[in-house]
Amino acid sequence: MGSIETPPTSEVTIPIIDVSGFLAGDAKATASAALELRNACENQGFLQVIGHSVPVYTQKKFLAAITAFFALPLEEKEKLSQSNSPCYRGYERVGGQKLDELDSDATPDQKEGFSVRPERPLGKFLAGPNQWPEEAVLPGFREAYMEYFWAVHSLSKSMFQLIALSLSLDRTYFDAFAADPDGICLCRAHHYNPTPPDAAGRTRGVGAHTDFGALTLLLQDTVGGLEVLHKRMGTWHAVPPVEGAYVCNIGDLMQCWTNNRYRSTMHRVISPLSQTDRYSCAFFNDGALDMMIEALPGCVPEGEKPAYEPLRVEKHIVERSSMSRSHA
Ligand SMILES: O=C(O)CCC(=O)C(=O)O
Ligand SMILES: [Fe+2]
Repeated sequence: MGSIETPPTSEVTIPIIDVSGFLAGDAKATASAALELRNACENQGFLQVIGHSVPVYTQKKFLAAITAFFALPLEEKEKLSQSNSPCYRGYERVGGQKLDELDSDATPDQKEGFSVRPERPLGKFLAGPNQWPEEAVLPGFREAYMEYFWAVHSLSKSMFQLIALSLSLDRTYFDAFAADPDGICLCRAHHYNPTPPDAAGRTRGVGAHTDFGALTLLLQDTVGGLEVLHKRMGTWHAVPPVEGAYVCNIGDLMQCWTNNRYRSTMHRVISPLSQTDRYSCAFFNDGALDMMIEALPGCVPEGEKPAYEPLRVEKHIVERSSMSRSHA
């Protein structure tokens, strides 16, 4: 063999899956969406979801709110710095995170972020209050953010049901994991500045990483820059923006749960992207802290042992959070 083969396009094309029929309860549409999802998760580990339940006006209001937030003076944003928060919530300045797992010399991530989690009493890991700008500073910001948060949270629960069906499990198999009120959910908005020419090709919007949780739903604007790694080829491939769609990807926890059947794929955001600012928002539903993750029924071939020891969600998240200083 020796020579590098050209990958079949299906391996690098990110499928776009319409989930409207599934959400409406149509049996035939559900079966075909589950099959498409299974193919995507077994191959690219990435797909784009359209026909979903998050209203366009909720997305637009949210994007307008985060654009206004990131346009605030740095001193105003720093008042909400994540370093003030015992539970990893609030503002993270440009360079505050470095997710690159491939290149230890990579520049820190050239994005700023704002992280919100469910409001819970302090106590359990990552539980506690969010940090918000004063209403007089940014009227309606908190309301637009939380409206968006719960809309995507609801979509994530539906996507877990579709994942269950795609694995021939009962539809509700992941419900207790995905809907736990103390579950680990994070909604992190990002702003990427346009990159000056001298930094071209040297900086990363977000360094190469896998998401360490279970499921990510990412809303990106139309600027572009998100790329996934084709593991065997070692080549990077764009995830072309589809306005209003959710880029949906499997994280390490789900890869472990499915005994490597569903893939947690390396991805990054390159910069420069264009002369324009870019905005995106990642929603991570990483489930219930107490849950034990063990190879799912049907994911371990006859006569083989599971690839991973049983894993408690909290232990995994604690270990991975301390490695990247934040969530990816
Ligand atoms: O902003 C993006 O497009 C991707 C962000 C990302 O990969 C992450 O937050 O884990
Ligand atoms: Fe990511």
